[in-house]
Amino acid sequence: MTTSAPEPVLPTARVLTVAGSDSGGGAGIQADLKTMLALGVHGMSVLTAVTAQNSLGVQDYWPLPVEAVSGQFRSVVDDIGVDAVKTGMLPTAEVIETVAGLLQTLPPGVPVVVDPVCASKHGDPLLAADAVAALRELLLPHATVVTPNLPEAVLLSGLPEYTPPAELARALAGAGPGWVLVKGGHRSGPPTDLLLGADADEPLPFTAERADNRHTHGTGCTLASALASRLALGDDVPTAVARAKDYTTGGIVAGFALGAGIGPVDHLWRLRPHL
Ligand SMILES: Nc1ncnc2c1ncn2[C@@H]1O[C@H](COP(=O)(O)OP(=O)(O)OP(=O)(O)O)[C@@H](O)[C@H]1O
Ligand SMILES: Cc1ncc(COP(=O)(O)O)c(N)n1
Repeated sequence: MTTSAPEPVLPTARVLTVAGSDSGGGAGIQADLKTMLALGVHGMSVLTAVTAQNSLGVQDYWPLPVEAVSGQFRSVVDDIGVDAVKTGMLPTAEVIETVAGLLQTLPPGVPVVVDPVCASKHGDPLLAADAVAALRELLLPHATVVTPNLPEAVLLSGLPEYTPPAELARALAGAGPGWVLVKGGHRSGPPTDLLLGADADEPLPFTAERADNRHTHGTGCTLASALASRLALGDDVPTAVARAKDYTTGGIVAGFALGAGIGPVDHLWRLRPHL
């Protein structure tokens, strides 16, 4: 039988997220895969932990055994292959060490976006207190881009709480990533993110209007996954950051009230005719 329907266009870019599951569907693996779908790439996942989580906070979480983390990674990378990797919640020093070893086995040139997740939007911890040094020393050197929010940049740099974001970026650039993106969502005023290349002195600002919307669960995961997706599609880092921020801002503006607390960003905002 013949058909006049066009051949399906296969997604050409393969993007892997190594992160935790958010049962509420707003952050973590779930946000990552929705973002990848919305940006037109093929999303794949390595689960590092399972969280019991909703709009009110993280009620509990369970790290997966490191063998499960390695097994998922090998299954995906050895057969399907990857064009970019994003890491999110890596709950323990043992998991961080395992993931750092796995990243070392990637083919040269595969971009890695490290979102150094330490806590949820509600302040509930998602990283063991003794694992910060492992994150800085073992993972940051593998990052093409590391995307801390302000509290994470303070924690990872060891600098005082009110250190200017540009100085935080410079301190983290010394820890080995190619680029540092210090996100400004936790400050009042326009949410300006600062991008600093390892060889540069002055960061590039990326700004947007602050959306007056408290439903911002998953913003960090969404930005990092969009960034990894755009890098997989061939953007350079500043272009990928601009496009990822544009996608994330739209998702925040359209974010909706689910549950009694902080609702999720809307990953499908570009498909809503009224937006
Ligand atoms: N109200 C807002 N309006 C517009 N953009 C925002 C807003 N809040 C955060 N952003 C942007 O969203 C992105 C994620 O930043 P944020 O600092 O919230 O990350 P995060 O802290 O990792 O996320 P989370 O707190 O959910 O873990 C950044 O580009 C930031 O500038
Ligand atoms: C499993 C998991 N991973 C990450 C986050 C942080 O979320 P955000 O994207 O808002 O930074 C989260 N709340 N849960």
